[in-house]
Amino acid sequence: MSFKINQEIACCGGKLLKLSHQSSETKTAMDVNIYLPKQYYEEGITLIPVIYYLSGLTCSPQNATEKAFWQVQADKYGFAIVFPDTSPRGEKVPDDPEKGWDFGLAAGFYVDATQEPYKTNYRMFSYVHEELPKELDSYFNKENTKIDFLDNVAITGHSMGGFGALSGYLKYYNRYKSCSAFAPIANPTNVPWGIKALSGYLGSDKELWAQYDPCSLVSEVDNTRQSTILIHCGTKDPFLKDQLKPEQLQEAVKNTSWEGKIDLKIVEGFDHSYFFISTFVPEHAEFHAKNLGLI
Ligand SMILES: N[C@@H](CCC(=O)N[C@@H](CSC=O)C(=O)NCC(=O)O)C(=O)O
Repeated sequence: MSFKINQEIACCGGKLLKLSHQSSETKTAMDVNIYLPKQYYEEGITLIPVIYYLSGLTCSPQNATEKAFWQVQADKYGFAIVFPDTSPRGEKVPDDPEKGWDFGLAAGFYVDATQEPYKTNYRMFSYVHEELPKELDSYFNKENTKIDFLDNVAITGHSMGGFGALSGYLKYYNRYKSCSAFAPIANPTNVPWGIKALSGYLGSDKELWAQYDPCSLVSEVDNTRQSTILIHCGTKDPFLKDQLKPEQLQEAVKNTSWEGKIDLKIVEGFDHSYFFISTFVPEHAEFHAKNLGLI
């Protein structure tokens, strides 16, 4: 399958491409944005690393593309950034029967559903971590390899996407060089958003839920590289106490190889919005640039 370029937009020193493609995982067309930094267009540049940014509930690829300001940082350090969608979409894709915004369309939770009627399309875990990187690699690196979509890669995300980044990173510890998160749902098996999504997509088997929960994964994945995970949360985030629970992750890492490796920064006065995210994107960009060997 190939990508269709819907829009190519000059942005900062590089280009923003708005793409779509047919996914064999979700069995739908999927939108994805990618920012190619100025270094992509320069001669003699070595392989460009990639950061995957997973967005939160209600988002499409456009929210972060327009409001997080990753592009400036991508040019500064020389990485590309990929903004996948948050769920399959389309008339035939089942949505939340309650019509909530925390499940179904734009709320795929980056898991592979096992339950009817979701299991055919809601395969966001395999889509984001398997299909999409491989498809991007074969599309962009046809003639010569300029962008490293598969090996020199990092992952980050916001809220539901922060959860997706943490669980994907821990399950693919040998793939992602680094992980960070903005206001992640850190303990989804223990909060209303997570319980609704995991029971809807995965059914009642809590062992299956735990296979995606960062608070369980940290005791299963050996942090052999002694990597640090960077997390920011705002004190005025209305979801901090009931939905995000970053303190549960701090608790879960005790006596594991991740103890002391969660760099959790609770920042005074910030909320859950893209004003918060864009404020701390430069710090996350520098963190990933170091881990990707760019500085
Ligand atoms: N229903 C509200 C609020 C939804 C919201 O806050 N969504 C966040 C992610 S929440 C966790 O995953 C978000 O990123 N919204 C998009 C944005 O551009 O701010 C609403 O629909 O606004």
